[in-house]
Amino acid sequence: MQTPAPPPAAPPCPEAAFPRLLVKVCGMREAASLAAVADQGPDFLGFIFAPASPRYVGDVLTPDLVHGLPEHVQRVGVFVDAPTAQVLAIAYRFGLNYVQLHGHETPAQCAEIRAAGLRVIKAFGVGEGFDFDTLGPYVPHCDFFLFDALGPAPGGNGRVFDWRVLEKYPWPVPYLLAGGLRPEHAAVVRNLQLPGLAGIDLNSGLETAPGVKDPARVAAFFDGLGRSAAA
Ligand SMILES: O=C(O)c1ccccc1N[C@@H]1O[C@H](COP(=O)(O)O)[C@@H](O)[C@H]1O
Repeated sequence: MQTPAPPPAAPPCPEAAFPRLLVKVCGMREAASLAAVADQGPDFLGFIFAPASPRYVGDVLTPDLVHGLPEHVQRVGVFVDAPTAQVLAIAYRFGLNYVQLHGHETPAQCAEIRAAGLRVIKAFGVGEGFDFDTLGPYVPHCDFFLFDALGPAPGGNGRVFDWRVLEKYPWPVPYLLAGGLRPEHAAVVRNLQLPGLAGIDLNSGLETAPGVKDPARVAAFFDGLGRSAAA
């Protein structure tokens, strides 16, 4: 099948827009861990609002913790097949800037959420032979895509996929690379040259237990990227 031309409403291509690789740390919950990770200077912090996840925020994350984050940190709520009304209610309550849709959400739902004033990251599980044409209808309605490995759970599987699939990425929407990234990957990731790559998403690879980030592993990743808090 021929790759369709990108629609004109798409955001600009990321290479020029982002001077350095963006870093999102996801699955945050406890106040102490949140503060320690925020100190490392991530660009995005992610909170899982999918009840089936072992990183579900539950009652542990309170809105004031999110509202109290440094202004420059983008706050991302992660949802899996949640109704738009629920997504928006949570997003407004917690002061989220971005919504990461990690299930089977449609382009229409992405558009609806964006029209309500939120930025949208649409996640896709990538396997061998991933068909980039399927992203076309999402292009006008997303600020970022996120590419994750396929696995038994919608996300947080700790699996790395073959990033070479992304060499053929054809769209102008920037994306975050996710899936099992660990401190050992930092040196490789910082030099990755892939079309459209804007940033990375770190999650289970920094944990001692689901939702509990190990400050040493977080610091090791940022060091490996040349972004240590002290630098
Ligand atoms: O982390 C979870 O439990 C989770 C649950 C439901 C949807 C998304 C989830 N996490 C996202 O999964 C990817 C990859 O995580 P990992 O590095 O493989 O652990 C990441 O984008 C998280 O935001």
